[in-house]
Amino acid sequence: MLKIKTPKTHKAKRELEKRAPKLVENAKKTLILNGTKTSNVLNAVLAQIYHLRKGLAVKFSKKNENIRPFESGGETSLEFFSLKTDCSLFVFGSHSKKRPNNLVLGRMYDHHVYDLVEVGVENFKPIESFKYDKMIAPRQGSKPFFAFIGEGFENSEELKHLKDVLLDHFRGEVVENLNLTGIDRVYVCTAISSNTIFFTHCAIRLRKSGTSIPRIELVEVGPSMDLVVRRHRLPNDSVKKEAMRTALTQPKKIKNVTRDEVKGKLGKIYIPDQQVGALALSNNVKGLKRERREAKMSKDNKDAMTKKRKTEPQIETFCCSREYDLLSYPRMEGILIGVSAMVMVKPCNNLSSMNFTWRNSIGGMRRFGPLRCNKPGEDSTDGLVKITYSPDYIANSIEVSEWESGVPLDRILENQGIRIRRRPPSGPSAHSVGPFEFRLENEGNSPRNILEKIIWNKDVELKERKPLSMLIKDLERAPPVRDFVGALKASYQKIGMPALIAEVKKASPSRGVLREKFDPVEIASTYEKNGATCLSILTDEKYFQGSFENLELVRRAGVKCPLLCKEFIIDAWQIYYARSKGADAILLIAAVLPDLDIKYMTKICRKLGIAALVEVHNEREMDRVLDIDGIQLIGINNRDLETFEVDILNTKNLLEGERGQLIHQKGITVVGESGLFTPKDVAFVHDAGVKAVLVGESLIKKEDPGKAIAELFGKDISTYMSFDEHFNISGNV
Ligand SMILES: O=P(O)(O)OC[C@@H](O)[C@@H](O)c1c[nH]c2ccccc12
Repeated sequence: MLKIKTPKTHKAKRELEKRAPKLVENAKKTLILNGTKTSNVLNAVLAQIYHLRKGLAVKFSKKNENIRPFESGGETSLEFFSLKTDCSLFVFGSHSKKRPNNLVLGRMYDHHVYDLVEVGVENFKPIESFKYDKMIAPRQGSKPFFAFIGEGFENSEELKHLKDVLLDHFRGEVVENLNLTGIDRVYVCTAISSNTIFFTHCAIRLRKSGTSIPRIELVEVGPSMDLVVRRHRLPNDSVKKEAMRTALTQPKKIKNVTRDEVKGKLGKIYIPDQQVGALALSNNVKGLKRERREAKMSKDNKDAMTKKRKTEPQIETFCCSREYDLLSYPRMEGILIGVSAMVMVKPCNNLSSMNFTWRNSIGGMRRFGPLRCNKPGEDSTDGLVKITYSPDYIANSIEVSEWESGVPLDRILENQGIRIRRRPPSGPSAHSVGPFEFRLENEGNSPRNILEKIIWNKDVELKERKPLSMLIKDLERAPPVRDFVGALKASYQKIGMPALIAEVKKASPSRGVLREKFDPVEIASTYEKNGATCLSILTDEKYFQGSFENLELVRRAGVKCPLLCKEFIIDAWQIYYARSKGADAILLIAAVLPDLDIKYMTKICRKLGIAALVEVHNEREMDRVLDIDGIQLIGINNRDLETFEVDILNTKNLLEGERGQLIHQKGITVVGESGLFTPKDVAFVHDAGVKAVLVGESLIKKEDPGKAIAELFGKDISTYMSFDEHFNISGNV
């Protein structure tokens, strides 16, 4: 190994500097050496190459045993010598039977062999055999011409390579300017065959021509020889790339620095216009007391915060197509649907779509998001309403459905066999004039059944809802979610009978008031004590005399069962609301909601971590729901919500055959709902395949609804259950 030495003397230092890499390298030097065996011809060739390269060559006269180019390990000493002598070219001569008069011409890069061309020398004629003419003796510092004659230098790989190597070997120093009289020699290389060239060295003789341009004559001065390429090795690509890298020859221009005879080196710096009076002092002003400095910093932070808040106004959530008066809502959200350039906005009744201008198409995809609308003229650049996309959206399901499918809602519902109309066909059902409310009843706009009536009423109720932005804040304060489905499954495993979801229900449209003395918390606790796994709390006020307050009360009273919010959900907003009141599960009724709504709403449930009980009543609804991915819980309602007819055979019918198999395969838990009064009924639906039952009337009507559970199941199931133990459900917020 070579040690890296730091020079100790000035001479050594200069020597090392000479060898160090430079922007413009010095002329390449050639190392000339031979192997163990040589021949007279070879000796002469090497001597003459040395002569031609005079000043730029180092010649070793001793035999070198270890040099075998092309062979692995045979190039190490070559590389070592190259480093020692600072030669980047070498000519190695050897002579053997197999390769007589052999020359290997090679180049080094970074003192490692870069490439090799091996030639055999034939028909060698030394300098001495040519006539010596003093007149054409080379001048000091003269530069040679190169003439490569023959197509071989274009076509043959070997000759192309040889040409490259010869140029490097004989070109001498690279200069920027040439004095033409300094060109007095020509190396003429003629391709004789695809691997052989005739190499000769000529002098240029200028003869009188009678004009100002002399006649040029070439006089062979020798040596000359035929070179037959035997082997060659090209550099590998990465080394080649590295070796070919060129540095910028122009040193970087130094800007703004000048030299002055008197003042010496002068520098210029640029300072932009300074308004010294307006400059703010930093918070860390030296000399300011620490307390004052800190007080100043915290004040600045606060200011920045309030400024930020001002730019993010509270936003009213709504959908444009609802009957809101946009002008009375300076800032609102709506739904924006569209294909990049073609964003569609459904405006409010007061404004036509012409009054809108929109920004932010949503990535060329048909997607929806809320809109923020400002009043015309209000911080709007072009005097029109400004609508911007906002990522925290909740969409109204009707508009989403229509926009997504491009089909009016009525048609969507019809296509999916949904008979419930989401809204009266001719505008809102109720009109208000001052304190009075009146309804124009006619065949078209009066509800056809109780379910439709409830749904239309929901639409009216929902107009009173609070903005989503406020609701989202309530969500943070909501009690933690309990695993509704997990509890049902665990319970079924434990008792081997359907898990009970006991319903806290005061009245129903079909049965009227079910229980006069109604204390939701008391009922809920007794249900829990007597073995209910989960509870269902009715929240619809008008038809079931329930409330969200009941849900909240039960949840905060220490009841540990997971809670189902029994509500008629028609808008995603209600799901957020239910969660904010402590719901662990919500009900989605397939008779009311088209597929897209169910998908969208179950997605929201997943986002909130709560369960969705998707309720079906007939085959059509069951098939639709089974087609939707990610459904975990299906309820089969034995009661027809349009006619109130109850038939527990319905559960059996819907679970028979392929449907039952698919449900099993998908790992869906089925809940048997409504009309269950006796242990026989429970056993019947259990046999049909349900793993949970939802029971209201038969329990709530009894004096002691808790005790009624044992009667319904034919045995006391309370002993099986202990929530803390089995479900590891702890705490109650
Ligand atoms: O009264 P029952 O038979 O115990 O039914 C309870 C429950 O199934 C029923 O209240 C119900 C099922 N699906 C609904 C949808 C809305 C309102 C109520 C329900």
